[in-house]
Amino acid sequence: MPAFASAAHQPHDAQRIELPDFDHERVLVVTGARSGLVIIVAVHSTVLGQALGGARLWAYDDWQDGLADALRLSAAMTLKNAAAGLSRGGGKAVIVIPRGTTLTEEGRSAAMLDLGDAVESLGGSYMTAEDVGTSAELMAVVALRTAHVCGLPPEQGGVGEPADATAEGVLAAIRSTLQRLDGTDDAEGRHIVISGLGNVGSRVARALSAAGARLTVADVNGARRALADQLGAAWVAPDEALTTQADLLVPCGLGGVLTSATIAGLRVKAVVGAANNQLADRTGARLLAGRGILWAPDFVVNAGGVIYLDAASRPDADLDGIARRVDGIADTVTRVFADAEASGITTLEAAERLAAERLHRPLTV
Ligand SMILES: NC(=O)c1ccc[n+]([C@@H]2O[C@H](COP(=O)([O-])OP(=O)(O)OC[C@H]3O[C@@H](n4cnc5c(N)ncnc54)[C@H](O)[C@@H]3O)[C@@H](O)[C@H]2O)c1
Repeated sequence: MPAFASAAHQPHDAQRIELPDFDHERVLVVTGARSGLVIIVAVHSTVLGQALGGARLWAYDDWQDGLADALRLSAAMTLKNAAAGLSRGGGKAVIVIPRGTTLTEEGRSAAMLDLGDAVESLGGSYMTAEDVGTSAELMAVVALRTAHVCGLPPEQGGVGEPADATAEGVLAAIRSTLQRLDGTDDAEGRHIVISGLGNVGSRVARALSAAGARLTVADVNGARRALADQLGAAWVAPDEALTTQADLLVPCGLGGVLTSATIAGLRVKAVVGAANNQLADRTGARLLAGRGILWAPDFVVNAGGVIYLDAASRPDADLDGIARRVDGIADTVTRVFADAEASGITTLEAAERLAAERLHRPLTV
């Protein structure tokens, strides 16, 4: 008897769920035979090649919230992979943990085996990888059921987790943003707020601290305060991070952080960070521009991980070449800023246009 089946199918409040537009090639929703958890695999596009995107293991009030997340995140992966110049489409997997449930080690492994079966059933249209709540070690469990998985631990013949490359890409984007703001990309003496000190945020924080930036940091997990103390960074509550006066806000937690209310309260010159889907909705891009706050689109900024996973998983992997491509995120961000200004459009529209050029789709702007 699956352990979580009844909890995963709680009745939902139809008012609460906002499903994004559906223009996906294929979406699979299954109840895992071993775990009883709802597993969603959204293949948004394979126009440029096999869809690539991580698998998120996260708590939701309702499985349909997980579905909404998978639909949004997979569409963002199409844009990300296209804008990064990869021959990859966009996809994402979400494994729904019913809120309030604690997953045991066995439950986690069962969920990964179920995910492997779901991915395998798609016949190679989607390749999975780690994301929030999963890890390189868990990808090795997925690999017991499908070959369409990357980012296994190096000791198991994999390329490891992508957080180093993601953080390098975020740092490259921060340099471009500082350059655009003040004509120099030097972080020394800049006041930078980082919200979320996980795999990516902690790496970005260490690097910016080493570069002489003044840091204010926040995380919903109080245990992360130890890193703040170690780096001599000011520690604030997550809400306060969004109203702190500084040069940059670097969101490295979860998505949806930029709502009309939080945008109204921002006191920074620019927002540039790793978190996926930072805008609660796309009107946020215009609100940010209206307030004179420069926003570096998340799917351009955080592409370092997927660039690494795509290139490092190939037999002819060239690590120097990968590092150069990750560093190239700086040029892409610079181009997005310039295109937005030249065309009088938002940075979101400019980044989408860049991706659309590769996807050969009609331009959205
Ligand atoms: N890991 C990667 O290579 C990668 C690649 C691309 C995008 N991203 C995105 O970057 C973000 C961070 O990824 P990660 O791998 O570091 O995840 P992670 O789970 O290791 O870290 C996220 C951190 O954010 C904190 N957090 C969650 N909600 C928060 C909030 N409201 N305010 C402040 N802190 C909050 C968590 O406690 C955690 O410490 C995610 O949105 C992820 O999707 C990550």
